[in-house]
Amino acid sequence: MGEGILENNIVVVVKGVIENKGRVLILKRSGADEVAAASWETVGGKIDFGEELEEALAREVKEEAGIEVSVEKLLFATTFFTDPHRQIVLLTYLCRATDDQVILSEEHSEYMWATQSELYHYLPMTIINDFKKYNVIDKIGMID
Ligand SMILES: Nc1nc2c([nH]c(=O)n2[C@H]2C[C@H](O)[C@@H](COP(=O)(O)OP(=O)(O)OP(=O)(O)O)O2)c(=O)[nH]1
Repeated sequence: MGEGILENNIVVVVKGVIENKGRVLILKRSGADEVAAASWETVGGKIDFGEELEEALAREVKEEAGIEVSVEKLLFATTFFTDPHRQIVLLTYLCRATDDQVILSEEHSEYMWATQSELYHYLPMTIINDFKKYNVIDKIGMID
Protein backbone atom coordinates (compact mmCIF):
# COMPACT_ATOMS: atom_id res chain seq x y z
CA MET A 1 0.00 0.00 0.00
CA GLY A 2 1.30 3.47 -0.89
CA GLU A 3 0.67 6.73 0.98
CA GLY A 4 -3.04 5.85 1.14
CA ILE A 5 -5.94 7.77 2.62
CA LEU A 6 -6.74 4.93 5.03
CA GLU A 7 -3.42 5.03 6.86
CA ASN A 8 -2.19 7.71 9.22
CA ASN A 9 0.89 9.47 7.87
CA ILE A 10 3.47 11.77 9.44
CA VAL A 11 5.37 13.92 6.96
CA VAL A 12 8.49 15.90 7.80
CA VAL A 13 8.69 19.26 6.02
CA VAL A 14 11.69 21.61 6.14
CA LYS A 15 11.14 25.29 5.38
CA GLY A 16 13.42 28.31 5.09
CA VAL A 17 13.06 31.90 6.19
CA ILE A 18 15.42 33.04 3.45
CA GLU A 19 16.95 36.46 4.09
CA ASN A 20 18.67 38.74 1.60
CA LYS A 21 19.27 42.47 2.18
CA GLY A 22 16.71 42.63 5.00
CA ARG A 23 13.94 40.98 2.99
CA VAL A 24 12.49 37.44 3.11
CA LEU A 25 11.54 35.28 0.15
CA ILE A 26 7.94 34.02 0.00
CA LEU A 27 6.22 32.08 -2.78
CA LYS A 28 2.62 31.94 -3.96
CA ARG A 29 1.26 28.45 -4.65
CA SER A 30 -0.03 27.81 -8.16
CA GLY A 31 -3.79 28.29 -8.57
CA ALA A 32 -4.33 24.67 -9.67
CA ASP A 33 -2.87 23.29 -6.42
CA GLU A 34 -5.42 21.03 -4.66
CA VAL A 35 -4.57 22.19 -1.12
CA ALA A 36 -4.31 25.88 -0.20
CA ALA A 37 -4.41 27.11 -3.80
CA ALA A 38 -2.86 30.51 -4.46
CA SER A 39 -1.79 31.12 -0.85
CA TRP A 40 1.61 32.53 0.04
CA GLU A 41 4.09 30.35 1.96
CA THR A 42 7.69 29.96 2.94
CA VAL A 43 10.07 27.98 0.70
CA GLY A 44 10.73 24.27 1.23
CA GLY A 45 9.12 20.84 1.28
CA LYS A 46 9.23 17.23 2.37
CA ILE A 47 12.47 15.50 3.20
CA ASP A 48 13.36 12.39 1.18
CA PHE A 49 14.13 9.16 3.03
CA GLY A 50 17.72 9.16 4.26
CA GLU A 51 18.34 12.86 3.74
CA GLU A 52 19.93 15.27 6.24
CA LEU A 53 17.55 18.11 7.17
CA GLU A 54 19.77 20.96 5.95
CA GLU A 55 20.55 19.05 2.75
CA ALA A 56 16.82 18.52 2.10
CA LEU A 57 16.11 22.20 2.63
CA ALA A 58 18.90 23.38 0.32
CA ARG A 59 17.61 20.96 -2.34
CA GLU A 60 14.00 22.14 -1.98
CA VAL A 61 15.03 25.81 -2.15
CA LYS A 62 17.03 25.11 -5.31
CA GLU A 63 14.08 23.23 -6.87
CA GLU A 64 11.44 25.81 -5.93
CA ALA A 65 13.36 29.08 -6.25
CA GLY A 66 16.53 28.28 -8.23
CA ILE A 67 18.86 29.84 -5.66
CA GLU A 68 21.67 28.58 -3.43
CA VAL A 69 21.32 29.21 0.30
CA SER A 70 23.35 28.57 3.40
CA VAL A 71 21.23 27.03 6.14
CA GLU A 72 22.12 28.78 9.42
CA LYS A 73 20.00 27.65 12.36
CA LEU A 74 16.69 26.20 13.45
CA LEU A 75 14.13 28.94 14.14
CA PHE A 76 11.14 26.84 15.26
CA ALA A 77 9.35 23.51 14.96
CA THR A 78 5.59 22.94 14.84
CA THR A 79 3.04 20.35 13.86
CA PHE A 80 -0.43 20.44 12.27
CA PHE A 81 -2.82 18.33 10.18
CA THR A 82 -3.55 18.87 6.49
CA ASP A 83 -6.33 16.25 6.74
CA PRO A 84 -7.40 13.89 9.57
CA HIS A 85 -4.89 11.25 8.46
CA ARG A 86 -1.94 13.45 7.48
CA GLN A 87 0.16 15.16 10.14
CA ILE A 88 2.95 17.56 9.15
CA VAL A 89 6.01 18.10 11.32
CA LEU A 90 7.44 21.37 10.06
CA LEU A 91 10.92 22.66 10.87
CA THR A 92 11.81 26.22 9.85
CA TYR A 93 15.43 27.29 9.45
CA LEU A 94 17.03 30.67 8.98
CA CYS A 95 18.75 30.72 5.57
CA ARG A 96 20.94 33.35 3.94
CA ALA A 97 20.99 33.97 0.21
CA THR A 98 23.45 36.14 -1.68
CA ASP A 99 21.58 35.69 -4.96
CA ASP A 100 18.13 37.24 -5.43
CA GLN A 101 17.47 36.05 -9.00
CA VAL A 102 14.57 33.64 -8.44
CA ILE A 103 13.54 31.00 -10.98
CA LEU A 104 10.18 29.43 -10.06
CA SER A 105 9.07 25.85 -10.70
CA GLU A 106 5.52 25.00 -11.79
CA GLU A 107 4.46 24.61 -8.13
CA HIS A 108 4.42 28.40 -7.65
CA SER A 109 3.09 31.28 -9.69
CA GLU A 110 4.73 34.28 -7.97
CA TYR A 111 7.54 35.22 -5.63
CA MET A 112 8.29 38.23 -3.45
CA TRP A 113 11.31 39.45 -1.51
CA ALA A 114 9.08 40.76 1.27
CA THR A 115 9.65 43.47 3.84
CA GLN A 116 8.27 42.90 7.35
CA SER A 117 4.98 44.66 6.54
CA GLU A 118 4.64 42.69 3.30
CA LEU A 119 5.14 39.44 5.21
CA TYR A 120 2.32 40.35 7.59
CA HIS A 121 0.12 41.39 4.70
CA TYR A 122 0.58 38.37 2.42
CA LEU A 123 1.30 35.32 4.60
CA PRO A 124 -1.67 33.39 6.06
CA MET A 125 -2.43 33.79 9.79
CA THR A 126 -1.16 30.28 10.59
CA ILE A 127 2.33 31.22 9.44
CA ILE A 128 2.20 34.74 10.95
CA ASN A 129 1.15 33.26 14.30
CA ASP A 130 4.18 30.93 14.26
CA PHE A 131 6.47 33.85 13.33
CA LYS A 132 5.10 35.86 16.29
CA LYS A 133 5.17 32.96 18.75
CA TYR A 134 8.84 32.19 17.96
CA ASN A 135 10.02 35.81 17.49
CA VAL A 136 11.18 35.08 13.95
CA ILE A 137 11.38 38.73 12.86
CA ASP A 138 13.58 39.71 15.83
CA LYS A 139 15.96 36.86 15.03
CA ILE A 140 16.60 38.02 11.46
CA GLY A 141 17.18 41.76 11.31
CA MET A 142 14.60 42.76 8.71
CA ILE A 143 13.69 46.09 7.21
CA ASP A 144 10.16 47.35 7.91
N1 LIG B 1 2.00 26.50 10.52
C1 LIG B 1 2.83 26.80 9.53
N2 LIG B 1 2.59 26.36 8.28
C2 LIG B 1 3.45 26.70 7.32
C3 LIG B 1 4.61 27.49 7.55
N3 LIG B 1 5.27 27.67 6.37
C4 LIG B 1 4.55 27.01 5.42
O1 LIG B 1 4.86 26.97 4.23
N4 LIG B 1 3.45 26.42 5.99
C5 LIG B 1 2.44 25.57 5.37
C6 LIG B 1 2.05 25.84 3.95
C7 LIG B 1 1.73 24.46 3.39
O2 LIG B 1 0.33 24.31 3.37
C8 LIG B 1 2.31 23.47 4.39
C9 LIG B 1 3.23 22.38 3.88
O3 LIG B 1 3.97 22.81 2.80
P1 LIG B 1 4.43 21.84 1.61
O4 LIG B 1 4.17 22.53 0.32
O5 LIG B 1 5.79 21.40 1.83
O6 LIG B 1 3.53 20.52 1.74
P2 LIG B 1 2.12 20.13 1.15
O7 LIG B 1 1.37 19.42 2.22
O8 LIG B 1 1.43 21.32 0.58
O9 LIG B 1 2.47 19.08 0.06
P3 LIG B 1 2.76 19.34 -1.51
O10 LIG B 1 1.48 19.87 -2.09
O11 LIG B 1 3.88 20.31 -1.60
O12 LIG B 1 3.11 17.97 -2.00
O13 LIG B 1 3.00 24.27 5.35
C10 LIG B 1 4.84 27.94 8.87
O14 LIG B 1 5.82 28.63 9.16
N5 LIG B 1 3.93 27.57 9.82
